[in-house]
Amino acid sequence: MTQSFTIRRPDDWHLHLRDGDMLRAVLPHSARDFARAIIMPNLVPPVVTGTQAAAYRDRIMAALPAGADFTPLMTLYLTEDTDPDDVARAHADGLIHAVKLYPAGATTNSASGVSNFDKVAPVLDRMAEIGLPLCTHGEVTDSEIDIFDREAVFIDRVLDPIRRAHPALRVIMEHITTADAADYVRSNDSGLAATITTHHLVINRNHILAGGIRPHYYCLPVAKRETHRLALRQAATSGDPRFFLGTDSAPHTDGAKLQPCGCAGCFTAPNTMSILAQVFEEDGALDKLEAFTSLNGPAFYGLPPNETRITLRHETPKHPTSIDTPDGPVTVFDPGFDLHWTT
Ligand SMILES: NC(=O)N[C@@H](CC(=O)O)C(=O)O
Ligand SMILES: [Zn+2]
Ligand SMILES: [Zn+2]
Repeated sequence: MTQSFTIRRPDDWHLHLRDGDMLRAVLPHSARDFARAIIMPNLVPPVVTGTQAAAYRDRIMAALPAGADFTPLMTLYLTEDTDPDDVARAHADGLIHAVKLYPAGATTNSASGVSNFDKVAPVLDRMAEIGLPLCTHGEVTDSEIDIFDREAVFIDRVLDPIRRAHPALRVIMEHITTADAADYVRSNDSGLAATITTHHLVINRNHILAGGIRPHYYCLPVAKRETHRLALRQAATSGDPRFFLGTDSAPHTDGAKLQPCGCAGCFTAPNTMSILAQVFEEDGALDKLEAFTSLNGPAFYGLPPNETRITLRHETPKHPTSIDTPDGPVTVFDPGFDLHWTT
């Protein structure tokens, strides 16, 4: 039995840090295990301009615990009014590493997202030209499309047309939840990748709905049936460089989750590495964990992998079940099994 192993320090290629008190409460949990993270821009109001992204980066740096070694990689929230020159400037300054597409209304704080994709064509052209990737929340929002089909329909109706119209644009499908998305990524040799979350490797839709409704397992895109979870496990543990970790750790207070209409999001920053080590171990793929958490992401983003390392020890971790914030407690994702790897 392996008692410990060491890998390059991981990065999180999809993270919600929020702002203010919540930022200060959750940031230490990411900074402990992760060296860098792609910071999602869906604040209220969203991070739309380079100036706003620089100010948000400063607030994140100011909230870091003393001695932490963590670099936020900023993104801009794509709107129909986004200025291609502003995007290009923020990229040239080394400030932003991606632009995020939210179809209008698809998820938490996405009201300013895109409805008319023709309007963003000039921005996408410029991004393709300068090599700046597009991150997508890949769900259509049409009310007549079943929520469990929204990712697959997005690929056909939105993503594939965008990629045909902008063949040089590099795209990351965020938080994929279906075999359809994994297959679509694998059907392309270059320019397309996907992030996979911790929770989508662990839960299927039964965990949310069978035997009582479990709001802490509700996130978007919503977890699908078991065959899809298994397809995600296969993709994540395969070592295929097109798949890498984006936790989508998305904290909401219990007060906001436990409502007649509760918020979407799972808070996985504290225990992600413990959970992933166990998932990869279970699938006989511990030797592929480093590729998923620490190598494939930087390679796609054109960044060097981290030089520092973390060691995982075979020992019961001491993760909190919830963290306190001035706005109320935030429940940590419960994988439903006892963890035995600790960082
Ligand atoms: N994943 C979620 O369920 N929620 C995210 C938004 C998102 O990533 O879609 C959030 O900001 O809360
Ligand atoms: Zn999303
Ligand atoms: Zn997210």
